[in-house]
Amino acid sequence: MIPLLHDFTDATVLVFGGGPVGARKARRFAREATVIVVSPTFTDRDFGPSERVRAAPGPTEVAAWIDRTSPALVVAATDDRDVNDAVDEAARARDVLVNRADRSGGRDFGSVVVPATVRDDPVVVSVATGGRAPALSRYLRRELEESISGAGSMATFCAELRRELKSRNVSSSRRQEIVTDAVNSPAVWTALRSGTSNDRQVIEDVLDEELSTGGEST
Ligand SMILES: C[C@@]1(CC(=O)O)C2=NC(=C\c3[nH]c(c(CCC(=O)O)c3CC(=O)O)Cc3[nH]c(c(CC(=O)O)c3CCC(=O)O)/C=C3\N/C(=C\2)[C@@H](CCC(=O)O)[C@]3(C)CC(=O)O)/[C@H]1CCC(=O)O
Ligand SMILES: NC(=O)c1ccc[n+]([C@@H]2O[C@H](COP(=O)([O-])OP(=O)(O)OC[C@H]3O[C@@H](n4cnc5c(N)ncnc54)[C@H](O)[C@@H]3O)[C@@H](O)[C@H]2O)c1
Repeated sequence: MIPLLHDFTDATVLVFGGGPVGARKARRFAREATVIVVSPTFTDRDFGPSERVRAAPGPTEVAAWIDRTSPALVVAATDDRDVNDAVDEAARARDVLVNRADRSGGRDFGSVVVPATVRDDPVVVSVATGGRAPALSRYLRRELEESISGAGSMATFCAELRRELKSRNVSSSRRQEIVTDAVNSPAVWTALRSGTSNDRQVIEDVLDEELSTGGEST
């Protein structure tokens, strides 16, 4: 399987199953999408800003829910294998992406896995284990939370630095060198992480050093 990033803005995600797994998926997708959760019961969990619909569609009824809500993605997170099978089949017959919470292997085209994800916006890191060990995905996600701290600030900083270099007509190859040097600079990481200097000051420091040490400026 090959990871891709998918923009769910303005899309609908339809979740079948209101247990802890359905709730986790609902929270995940509600960051961007309109989420509808269909289930006869909702355990005392946080579903984020999702719409909850109390119903228990049988295998022959799930397709009508997909037709009615036109989702970009359907999540099968019920504890009923026949219902999950029917959701899977109906979604794929309509070219709608499907995520099955109850199956790791034997996936067909259009079947997607939800990886463990760490964010330090705009940076995002995801982990999957080929379905072998979701608990390991979760463990690694927690480890990564610490190690990527500051990456979001670094990404924003690099975008500003690149804009500044472009406005000074610095050549693209030199821009690449300077941005790469900044990403690899412990001093820049420390400055961004500590928050003691603002981005503008750090950019000035980088430019002083890079453009005064023999770098071509055009
Ligand atoms: C990462 C995460 C994202 C999320 O779901 O949001 C996720 N599972 C998480 C947790 C978790 N899941 C399970 C445990 C118990 C410990 C264990 O068994 O390991 C724990 C740990 C816990 O809950 O602490 C059990 C489990 N999971 C699946 C099955 C079915 C099977 O394997 O056949 C079973 C057995 C059910 C049973 O025994 O009946 C299936 C899938 N779970 C996946 C993702 C996909 C593969 C990802 C990968 O390749 O690693 C896949 C294939 C489908 C999918 O759901 O997309 C999320 C961590 C979120 C976080 O904290 O960051
Ligand atoms: N992906 C994962 O991380 C992961 C982790 C644990 C378990 N699982 C699998 O995912 C499934 C769901 O996990 P859970 O812990 O949330 O289970 P759960 O049993 O707590 O919840 C299942 C939910 O599905 C609902 N449901 C039953 N029939 C339905 C129907 N016809 N239509 C809509 N909803 C219906 C139930 O009312 C309940 O709210 C499990 O059966 C297991 O196979 C996946």
